[in-house]
Amino acid sequence: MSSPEVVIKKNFPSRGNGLVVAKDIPAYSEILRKIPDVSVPDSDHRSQICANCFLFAADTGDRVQPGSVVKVFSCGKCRSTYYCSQDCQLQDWKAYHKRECKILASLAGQVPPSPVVLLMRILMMDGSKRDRFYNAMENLMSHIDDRGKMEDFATLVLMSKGAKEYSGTKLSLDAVVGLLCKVMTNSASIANPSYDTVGMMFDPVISLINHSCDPNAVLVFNKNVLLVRAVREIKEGEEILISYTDNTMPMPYRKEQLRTRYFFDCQCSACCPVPSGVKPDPRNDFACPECGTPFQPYPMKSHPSAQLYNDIYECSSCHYGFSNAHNVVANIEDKIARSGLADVSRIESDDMASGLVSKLKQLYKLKTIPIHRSPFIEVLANLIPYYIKQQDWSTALRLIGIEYFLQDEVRSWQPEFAPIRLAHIMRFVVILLYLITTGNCSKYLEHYSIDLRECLWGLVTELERSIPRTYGENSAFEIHVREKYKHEMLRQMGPVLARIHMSSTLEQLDWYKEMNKIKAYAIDFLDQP
Ligand SMILES: C[S@@+](CC[C@H](N)C(=O)[O-])C[C@H]1O[C@@H](n2cnc3c(N)ncnc32)[C@H](O)[C@@H]1O
Repeated sequence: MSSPEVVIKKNFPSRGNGLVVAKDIPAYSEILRKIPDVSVPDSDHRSQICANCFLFAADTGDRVQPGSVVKVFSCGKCRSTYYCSQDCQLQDWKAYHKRECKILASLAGQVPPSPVVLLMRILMMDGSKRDRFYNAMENLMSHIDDRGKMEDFATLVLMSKGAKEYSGTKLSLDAVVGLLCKVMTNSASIANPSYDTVGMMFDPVISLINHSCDPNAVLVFNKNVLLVRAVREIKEGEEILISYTDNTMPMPYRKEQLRTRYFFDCQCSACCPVPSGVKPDPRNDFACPECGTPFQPYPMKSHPSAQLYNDIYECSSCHYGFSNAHNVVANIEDKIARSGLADVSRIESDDMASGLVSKLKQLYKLKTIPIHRSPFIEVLANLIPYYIKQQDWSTALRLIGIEYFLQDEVRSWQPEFAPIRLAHIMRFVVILLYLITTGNCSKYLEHYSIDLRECLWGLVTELERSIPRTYGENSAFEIHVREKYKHEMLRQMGPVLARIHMSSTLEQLDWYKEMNKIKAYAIDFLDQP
């Protein structure tokens, strides 16, 4: 552990071991930093990122990895592992690759799934390192009994057989299955600042951190260095809690994911009844189909408002009566499924994209499902890169505006410096800079008379203020924004800067006036037929 004095392992009867802090940790500061013990690139991204430092090779509009304008080259032998420099190649060779290279070469490009490659790296560690590692893994949860009851257990056994055979380990198949179950329970995704998942990591210390849907800490990566950072003040003796799921989702979805992937029933503060007088959690809102007033259809049985569960629910504003809140939710979810929004992970044609846009508009007009929750979040997350790729800048800008103003801002349980919010702002910045440079899109924007340069200035300032709190000072992300975007922006915006005092804070600038015009541009789009 890099800072043994900062965190202490503690056993909690309800959730096993966890990590508590040994001193007060101020909000937005670093708790731990560590290069994870074992990490591998995602199978889909192997040829795009450096397997040692995780720099991303692509730097296109929709996928911006700050500090990433790098070229990667493949290992000359296996041809399936990529590096950004000879230094990185040498480091990875010594740490892991020399033992796996021949195996990957023999597979001629058919690289096994990342959990298998990660497990092989563990099984093929050198003697004493391996013993120490097995020791550290000893008490981690595997949930092997729960996994044994799952439909896909046969796949896990098959993956374990692969890892056993390729690595040549003398461990029994049962022991390898046990290790794979530990890897599945305790590994975490590696995400770059664009919030693309680019790899998978396993580290026996970091994996002690338990879950909350209302976390006090977040994991972020500065290249290949994992940072555990406080998203609010954590008092001495308090447990560090991160979110294992997309915690912008409503409670039932989160609970389902936690049950099926991590085998526990979440009882965190965000999953418990809201005491009266406390602002309800906006993640769980639906809206009255008559007047649009939000209501929460997911009370716990023990909650005083449990009558929502079985009884008639009356809208507090227009008094529209629902026969049964459960049915209302079921109907809405059925509507989502039938409207074709259920699976939006791959948008393959203009027809599919425009179909999704029109469903999105329909659902927006229904007002039953607020735009800051599922399925809008996934729909936008998939439509935006599609329109960027198609170079349809006006639609891309409008969708980005919807994400920035109608989703992120309402998702108020997320701190303003949440990594996903920064990824969205970054994308906004890239698009605005492109539009300013090329003049594209101006005919659409004329009517709104938006000063894109002022918007850009405000967004970059917002980014500059938030990155040090999220990723830390002098992180690769911060340096990239400062050196590339700020520099480029200053070049583009000379005349505007003459009007804007460099020292002004965001609050003093009236950039938000201009931003509100983009908001109107986005909302008009949703209102169009
Ligand atoms: C990555 S491990 C965390 C460390 C784990 N507590 C241990 O002792 O090894 C994930 C597992 O911890 C347990 N866990 C984590 N957060 C929890 C929570 N909020 N409530 C109950 N169990 C939790 C679950 O069993 C989950 O599968």
